[in-house]
Amino acid sequence: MAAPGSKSVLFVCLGNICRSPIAEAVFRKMAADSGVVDQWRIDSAATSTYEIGNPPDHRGQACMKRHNVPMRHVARQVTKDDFTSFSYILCMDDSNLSDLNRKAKQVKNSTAKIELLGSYDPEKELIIKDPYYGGDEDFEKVYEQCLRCCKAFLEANP
Ligand SMILES: N#Cc1ccccc1-c1cc(NCCCN2CCCCC2)c2ccccc2n1
Repeated sequence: MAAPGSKSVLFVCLGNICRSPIAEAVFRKMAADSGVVDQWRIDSAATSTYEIGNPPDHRGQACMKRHNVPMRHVARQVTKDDFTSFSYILCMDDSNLSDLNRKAKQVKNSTAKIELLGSYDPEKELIIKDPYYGGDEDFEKVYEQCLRCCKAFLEANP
């Protein structure tokens, strides 16, 4: 349970079984290793209904095991409440961004900052591509990008 006056971040991708659970797990481990995880509410969600109720993709689970990052999640779709209860909603590509901005317009008083996670990348790789039709190397790329971006995002929110 996050402490009062805490910070909150929701990671979002198309299906919530590939990119966003990896980002959530990487950020949670980073915050825990920095001793600040109790200050954060951390979650992930999907723009679509494709995979609701499913665990993370097996290729992503294997990637997380290779890097000793715990990952446990059940895919859910983003809700109207998310747009007022999370400070940040960080997504992976332009399709996610336009879907989220459209959904935010249907919420009375959306307050979440909706951004590309890649906008925090020191290597300026803005888009985290969907690895669904890819292979292990594509999940490794997602992991490396999430590592860089989550580190920079955490440092920007001490
Ligand atoms: N769509 C697309 C797409 C386009 C380019 C690259 C990847 C994908 C792609 C496709 C997926 N599921 C297959 C299609 C699902 N059905 C689409 C029609 C409605 C009923 C559901 C994914 C599932 C989970 C996470 C990411 C996914 N990403």
